[in-house]
Amino acid sequence: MTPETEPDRSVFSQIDFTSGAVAAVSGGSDSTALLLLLKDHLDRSAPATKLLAVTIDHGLRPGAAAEAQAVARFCAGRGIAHRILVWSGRKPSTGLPAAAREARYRLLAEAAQAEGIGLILTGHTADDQAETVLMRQARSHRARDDGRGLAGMAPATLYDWRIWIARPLLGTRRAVLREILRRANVGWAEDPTNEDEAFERPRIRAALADRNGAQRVEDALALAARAAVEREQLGHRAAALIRGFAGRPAAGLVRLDPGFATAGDEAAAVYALRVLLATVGGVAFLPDQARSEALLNRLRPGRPGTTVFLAASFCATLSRTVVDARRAGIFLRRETRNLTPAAPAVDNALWDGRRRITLGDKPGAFLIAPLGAAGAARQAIAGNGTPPSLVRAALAAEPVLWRASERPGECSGSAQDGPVLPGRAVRPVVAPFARLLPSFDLAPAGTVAALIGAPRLPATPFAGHTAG
Ligand SMILES: Nc1ncnc2c1ncn2[C@@H]1O[C@H](COP(=O)(O)OP(=O)(O)OP(=O)(O)O)[C@@H](O)[C@H]1O
Repeated sequence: MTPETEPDRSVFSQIDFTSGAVAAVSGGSDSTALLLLLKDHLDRSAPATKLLAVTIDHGLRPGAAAEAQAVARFCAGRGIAHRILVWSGRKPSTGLPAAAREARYRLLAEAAQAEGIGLILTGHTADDQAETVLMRQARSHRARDDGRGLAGMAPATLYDWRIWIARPLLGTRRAVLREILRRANVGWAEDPTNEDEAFERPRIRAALADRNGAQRVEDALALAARAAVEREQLGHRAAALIRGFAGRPAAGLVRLDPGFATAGDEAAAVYALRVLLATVGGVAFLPDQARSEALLNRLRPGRPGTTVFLAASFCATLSRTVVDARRAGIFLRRETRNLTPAAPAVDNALWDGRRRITLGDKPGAFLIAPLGAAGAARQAIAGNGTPPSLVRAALAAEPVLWRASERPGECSGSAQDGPVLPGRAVRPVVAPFARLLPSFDLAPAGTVAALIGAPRLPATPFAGHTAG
């Protein structure tokens, strides 16, 4: 696309706006253009849509408050509802950009939820995408990782398993957006940190501004498109393996049929294993690629193709997950080391990275802790062919909720799978995707959710697409 061309207006027509939209508008050129184009699209196609523009004042630059006010004036002039939210939390001395981003998404999601809106739009552009891919390419070479990051930013990301963040301008160059703003006589703010070459992104941005820049951007976008297709395909193959070979014989216990390690292609099996390990262990990131490959190799039967029995039994730990491989199958459970001690249960918080707590109208009145070995020993175990010692080991790491006024022995109920008491629940989450789920990874996320009894994925924001 050349800078003179208009962006493809179908970018908005693909999106389902029935639950309204929050536009994340910093006041820079990209998000101001996003708002202008979005308002134009909605006025023409769905004028009753609830639209809220939100500006986050991170309180990090002297000009930030004035920029937020400028967005407020822009919105007032066009009849768009607008809110400024201030990041008032403690600012860390290291990792400030990441903390600011985390706070920004949290505040945007809270604003959307308060209005009953399930969709946030950001103004990320093709330039942002190219920069992201080039940065990840450099890192990927250094770390020799799995290369999934080369897919760049996803067209949509599910935040907290409940609100979609869509990036409709990901295929549009910044120059196109600026031209639109100039023609519409709309100004924008320049963020000086975008020019500060002490940071990696501005350095890449500056490098892309030279004469070969356009070609390098095109190449990076083409690489991202290919990597996105590969990543989605890998996800589908991993999901098929999980559907075919994984079961959940008891709460907190996943069983893989020994044929898992030889049934599909190696890449899919490694990826499926990594997602399961992170989920069972309650870890937000996937375990190391090389260590996961080595583990998969140990899980392979002695003579490939002739038997589905393991050559030898063994136990290994990766991603806080104990992998117990024996004749009866390959069992994954949360290791009992470093479990969270008893603590007050906080509504909507994640417990041990594995469970989301819902307390309904009674926050503060409950404690939560792992059941523990003694508690697990008292539980009756259904004889479904799974070694009872394994079921008990998994149960010991499962959470139990009890009223603060009771003693643990008198707990209100075990919080293994679903509602414990009306309005209260401790539900499993797919840990590596619980906070951010890029749309590339819908297939494995949805499949693992079904396996462990996590809530279903909400429908994607793209009309006609359903979540995996
Ligand atoms: N202060 C802000 N208020 C509202 N939205 C913002 C703010 N800053 C950024 N955004 C949204 O995020 C988009 C990307 O912004 P930018 O590239 O500056 O941030 P980033 O840190 O790279 O973003 P991300 O963390 O989402 O990758 C903007 O187009 C806008 O939609």
